[in-house]
Amino acid sequence: MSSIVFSNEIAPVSRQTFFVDVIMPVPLARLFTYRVPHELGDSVREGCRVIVPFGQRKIYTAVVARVHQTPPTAYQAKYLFECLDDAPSVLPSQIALWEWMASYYACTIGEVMQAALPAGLKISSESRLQLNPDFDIEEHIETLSDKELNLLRALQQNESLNYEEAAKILAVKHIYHILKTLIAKKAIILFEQLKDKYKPKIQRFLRLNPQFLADKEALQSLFEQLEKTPKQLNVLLQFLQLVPAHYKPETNEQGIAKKIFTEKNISQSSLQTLCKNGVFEEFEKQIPRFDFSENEEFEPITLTPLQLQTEQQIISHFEEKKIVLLRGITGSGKTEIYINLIQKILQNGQQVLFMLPEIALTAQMVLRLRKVFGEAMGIYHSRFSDNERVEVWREILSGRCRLVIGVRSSVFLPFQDLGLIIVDEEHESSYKQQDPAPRYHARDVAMILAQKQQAKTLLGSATPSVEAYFQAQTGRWGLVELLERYGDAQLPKIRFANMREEKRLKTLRENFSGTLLSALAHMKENEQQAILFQNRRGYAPALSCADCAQSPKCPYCDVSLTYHLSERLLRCHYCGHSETPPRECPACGSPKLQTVGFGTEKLEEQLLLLMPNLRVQRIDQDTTRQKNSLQQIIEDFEQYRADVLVGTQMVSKGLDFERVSLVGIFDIDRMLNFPDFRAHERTFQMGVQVSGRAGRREKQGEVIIQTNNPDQNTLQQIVRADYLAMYANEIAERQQFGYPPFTRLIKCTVRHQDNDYAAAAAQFMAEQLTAQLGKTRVLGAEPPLIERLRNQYLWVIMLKLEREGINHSAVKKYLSELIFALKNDKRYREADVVIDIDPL
Ligand SMILES: Nc1ncnc2c1ncn2[C@@H]1O[C@H](COP(=O)(O)OP(=O)(O)OP(=O)(O)O)[C@@H](O)[C@H]1O
Ligand SMILES: [Zn+2]
Repeated sequence: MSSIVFSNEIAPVSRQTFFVDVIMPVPLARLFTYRVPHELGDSVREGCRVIVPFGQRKIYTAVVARVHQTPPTAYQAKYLFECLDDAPSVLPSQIALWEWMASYYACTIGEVMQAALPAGLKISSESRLQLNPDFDIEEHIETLSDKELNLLRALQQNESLNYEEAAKILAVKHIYHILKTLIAKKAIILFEQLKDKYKPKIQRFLRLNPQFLADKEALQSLFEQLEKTPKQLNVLLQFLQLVPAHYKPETNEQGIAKKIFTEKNISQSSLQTLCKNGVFEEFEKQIPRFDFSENEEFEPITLTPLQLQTEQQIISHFEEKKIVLLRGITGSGKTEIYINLIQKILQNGQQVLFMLPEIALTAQMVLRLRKVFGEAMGIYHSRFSDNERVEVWREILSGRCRLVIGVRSSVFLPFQDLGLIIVDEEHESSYKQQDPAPRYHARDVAMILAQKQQAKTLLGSATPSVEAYFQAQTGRWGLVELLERYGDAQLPKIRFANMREEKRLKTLRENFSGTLLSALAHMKENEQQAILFQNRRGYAPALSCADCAQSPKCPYCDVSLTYHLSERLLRCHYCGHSETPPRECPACGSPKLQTVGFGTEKLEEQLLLLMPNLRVQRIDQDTTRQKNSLQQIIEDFEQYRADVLVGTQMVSKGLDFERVSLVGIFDIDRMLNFPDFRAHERTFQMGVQVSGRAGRREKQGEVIIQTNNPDQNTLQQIVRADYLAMYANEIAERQQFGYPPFTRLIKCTVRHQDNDYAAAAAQFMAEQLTAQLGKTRVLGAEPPLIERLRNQYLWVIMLKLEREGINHSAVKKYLSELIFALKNDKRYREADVVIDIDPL
């Protein structure tokens, strides 16, 4: 290392050499040590992002966990390349949370970091760059180096470049320092995928045509001219009240947002005429995503006495307890109570995180909150681009933004002074990340985050998870219940369509019961709207041969392929594989291939044929792939441009439509019979939540559930909206069979493309685990319901651990040692092992 000797020779004075231990975005369980170049010595601090070389040719953005002066003994530390931050981007409290997650969820801290940092904060060999649409190259040309300019010119030609392409264009090996300065100059944007492009927020503005401000006479004559049209004159006067252009011309340059102006009580047609005649000019302006000025315009909602009392109960529970569960039935006004609580915390100067499951965070909710909190509220959502997310991150870090509504990944934001976290629809399984690691439950992480910041957590749901209700009922958490709907709204009336009976009486039409069809006709007559729920997308879950009963299967997964009519494709919903449907049965050659079962697409088609006068819209993953299509469909439905909304679980929660008087639920028996200990709980939650979309205003709504077994216990509980009965059943069963909340589960999945190989490795693990933990705590190894996924055979071992009296972290540690042993055993080393803590 001659360079080091060289630098020592120049500076013989006692110059200290710093090292950093960094978190790398790789699934390796340790920190890596790099040497800090002398010129960066002072700037590199804990929480700063640094660019480091890794392996042969890779570079990554890593986060500094520790700065010290001890060189590693096992290897020669490489120099880090660059420090991206002047001030830390990541707080020590965040790193502490990452560490907690890595140990609790048995994954690496690098994996947690990968999930935590928005891609826009990371430069890596995989990054792509794009020109910032707001950056004017010519305007800044003086300040750009030749290399910077070259790269920007290249980006003008190409919509985006990846790191290697950019390096090639500049003919240099590493371009991170160029990227760093260009990012600082806001000239480029980094992102990971093409679809995530950054869109600035644009608004239309109005201003007075400057010609009328040239001198006093000009404005005077405009007034005279408009005297004949008092409405237009009034618009001008109103404008000048808001924008005093006549004595402060600079205010006219700024103009006023057209949206704000038109919300005033002014004549729209007069305004239009004035624009057409050139009195007003319209122009577009990019506006900052955040606006922290006071939002004076909102109309406060007054809580009802019962809601107020509920809020008071929550507050007084918080005096003793860190966590409170609010069970409030659908339409009871939970959201209004949240809003009130949020305001109180914000007035206190603290930060608030309001979490919603992915699908509930719709434009409807955002609009509702915007009305109260204005532009000072950050939104953290997977439908937003990376750069929008980076903006939220930065504003939170600076402390300016104090309220975020977000989905599960918002627990990773750099809060410094949280007062309250609200987890709405606490029972929702989309709070749990399935793949990749960290397989975390955002509700549970939120509670840890709150604890670390001495904040409170409020969990809310109309149908709390059995686990949460147990904690509240046994007094560990506070419990508050709100069991009346707001206003005169009543819970809907729920009826069954007995499918077996209707089949006998021949009143079924396709997949629709006569009961539901006549309710739909009635709904249409009364100019109401309906929501139909079927938790299966596509046209039909399988094709089947009428002669030999074989179904086309996914070549990679042990599942039937779903038929999608509009695309004329068979698709695997697990791995994404698609193929054109065969003309004849691949097994016996018969041409009689029929569809079996039904998805949302088929329901939509049947309904259009059965009741052609209905306007039908569909919401599922297939119709909402584009960024704004979900919002568009919801808006259309809100504006009564459709009568019926057919959809998957995406229609089941959070939506609030005034006209919906009817809800139909299909195929509920399949959900009930799903082989999982949570099947009844989930069916109850779904049934009550979907039903909750009906009759949210004065008139009582109606729900029709199609089933073969109207007497079934859980279905009866749905009809009575009897949460406590469902809970009593479930909790008794969980206790008897040793399921959560009485135990904690750990699911180990062993995967390999050869079934015997996977089975042997899983068997080996199961034996070792049984030897350690005893027979009763280890279930399996056995193949899961779907035995093969993405060309890999799966074997599952489930660990059931009592909550008390067993050292959970010791078990997790043993598990990782066992996996390590497996990886070093030539009989098993090729098997993959996936650990899922608290699986859902
Ligand atoms: N105090 C109030 N004053 C005026 N409107 C209210 C009040 N409380 C609730 N509402 C209205 O009643 C409707 C239902 O309330 P909200 O959406 O808050 O209920 P929720 O408990 O969150 O329901 P869900 O669990 O079904 O999402 C909303 O349209 C809401 O604006
Ligand atoms: Zn597949």
